[in-house]
Formats: sequence, structure tokens, C-alpha cells
Amino acid sequence: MNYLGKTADFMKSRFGKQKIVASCTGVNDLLKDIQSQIDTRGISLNRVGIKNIDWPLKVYDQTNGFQNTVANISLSVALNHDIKGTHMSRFVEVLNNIDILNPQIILSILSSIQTKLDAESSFFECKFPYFIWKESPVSKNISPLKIEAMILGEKNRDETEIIIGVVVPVQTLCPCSKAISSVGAHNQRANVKILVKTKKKIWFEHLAAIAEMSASSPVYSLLKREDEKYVTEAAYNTPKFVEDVARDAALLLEKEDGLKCYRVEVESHESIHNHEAFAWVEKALS
Ligand SMILES: Nc1nc2c(ncn2[C@@H]2O[C@H](COP(=O)(O)OP(=O)(O)OP(=O)(O)O)[C@@H](O)[C@H]2O)c(=O)[nH]1
Repeated sequence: MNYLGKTADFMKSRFGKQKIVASCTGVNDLLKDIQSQIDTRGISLNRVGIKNIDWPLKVYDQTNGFQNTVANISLSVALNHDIKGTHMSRFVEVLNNIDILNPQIILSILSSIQTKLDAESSFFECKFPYFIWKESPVSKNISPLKIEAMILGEKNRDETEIIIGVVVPVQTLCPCSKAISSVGAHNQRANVKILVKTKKKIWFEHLAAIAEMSASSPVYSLLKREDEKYVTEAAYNTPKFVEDVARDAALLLEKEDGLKCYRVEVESHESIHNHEAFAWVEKALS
């Protein structure tokens, strides 16, 4: 028996048949659609919606076809000045209909939200853990590296924009520290975030490779001693400031076909300072 059935039984036992009829009429009054009422304050809202809903999904994977992940998703619309509230449950209803994520599906999510919520603009943001299977440089052991991947979408009337991106852990070794020290140089883990708008399909793996190539060295989940020696020496021979990583990634992105614009953000968790160092660059391409 469902909830309403149980409630009706309870009311019957408590109040008898006469009262139930009256109470059931009252149920419809209780389900008033407050959200659809008119608002008279004259203020349109840029965005209203739901954020940080975790959702199980599949995403396409260059090596294995697809991988399962849990995406953290935010969905929203612009709200006209004369409508009191949006219908929050409809965002989740749209998600209920998808099981794999890619830019085309996000376009259809944005259109569905626009239609279901009668909105001029709709917005989609999601980020999720994504695993790239990497081979260690010498022992050739394969292990998964976790990066963060993201897809952001926006639809204004008929114009849509999709941004895809990654945040990739890398190693940086300080060129100044190397130059002034008689031995060693401080090095640390850094994150490289790359966001692109593109006319062509681009894999998360490809963006991650650009981030790694721009750093002093990639990082790995599994390294044996021979790999450790290699990675240590490779980083020492490729010192990079955060500025260097941002510029080198930008140069690689400018060689890519079909990019409309890019943004690179680099943040290093300084090992000898109690703060982060950062640099970012963004550019629209013709
Ligand atoms: N608009 C709005 N709704 C909220 C908020 N907080 C909670 N909600 C609830 O979100 C719930 C789902 O809303 P709706 O999508 O309008 O639910 P519904 O009317 O059953 O769905 P439809 O029949 O599709 O309109 C409602 O019960 C709201 O009370 C808020 O801050 N704003």
C-alpha cells in the first residue's frame, strides 16, 4: 500500500468516513503550486537551481569505451521577474533520463531544462573523477591516475556553449631553487586546470597529456625504484615555475585544431612555503 493509501486508512480509523471526504478535498488545497504564483517585486533572477547533486553516470573513455563515475552536478535557469519560483524537481527529472554523459547529451539536457521550466537560459555544470591508465616510465607498470574532469554548458535562447576541462596533478621543480642551491631544488605537486571551448571532439586524455607535457614531470600512482630515479632526474632536468607551465600549456593549446578558446590555471602546493603559487592565462582563438 502506498503512502496515500496508508494515510487514508489511518484517517478512516481515526475520524470515520464522513471526515475523510472533507480531509481529502483539503489535500488538494495542501498541494498548492506556490512556485507558479505571480511575483510582483519586478526582479528577474540570473540563476536559480540545484547544486552539488551527486549522480552515478558513465562517461566516454578513449581506451576502454566508457567508465563509470559519480558526477557532482549543478543545474539552473534564469527566472523571469514575474514568476515566484522555479520547479526544482524537474531538474532532477531531466537527470533521471540520462546514463551516459557527453557534450551532445548535455545539449539535450539544456534544451529539456529550457522547455520543462519555460526558461530563456539554462545552465549545466558537472565535475567527476576520471581515471587514466598510465604506464610508469621504466618498469612499464600500468596504474590508474585520478584526474578531475568537467563539462560546463549554457544555453541562451538558441545559442549554446559547451566547455570541457580537466584538473591534472603534476610535479613542478623550481628553476630558481635549482639555480641558487649547491645541491637539490624544491619540488612539489601542482594542479594544472585546462578548460577549452572546441569545435572538434577532444578527449580528456588529450588535455591531460598537454598538462603533463607542460610540467616538470607527470605524477603516477605506481612507481618502482627505477621509475622513481627516472622521474626525479627528469623533473630536475625540466625545472618550471607556475608561469612556465601555464605558458607551455598555452603554446601547446594554440597548436590544437578547432579550439575556440582556452584557459589554463596552474597552482603549485609549494613545499618550502606555507602558501600556493598560481598563474593563469586565457585566450580566445580565431
Ligand atoms: N522553487 C523552490 N522550490 C523549493 C525550494 N526549496 C525547496 N523547494 C521544493 O522543491 C519541491 C519540488 O518543486 P516542484 O518541482 O515545483 O514540484 P512539483 O510541483 O511537484 O512538480 P511539477 O508538478 O513538475 O511542477 C517543492 O516541494 C518545493 O517546496 C526553493 O528554495 N525554491
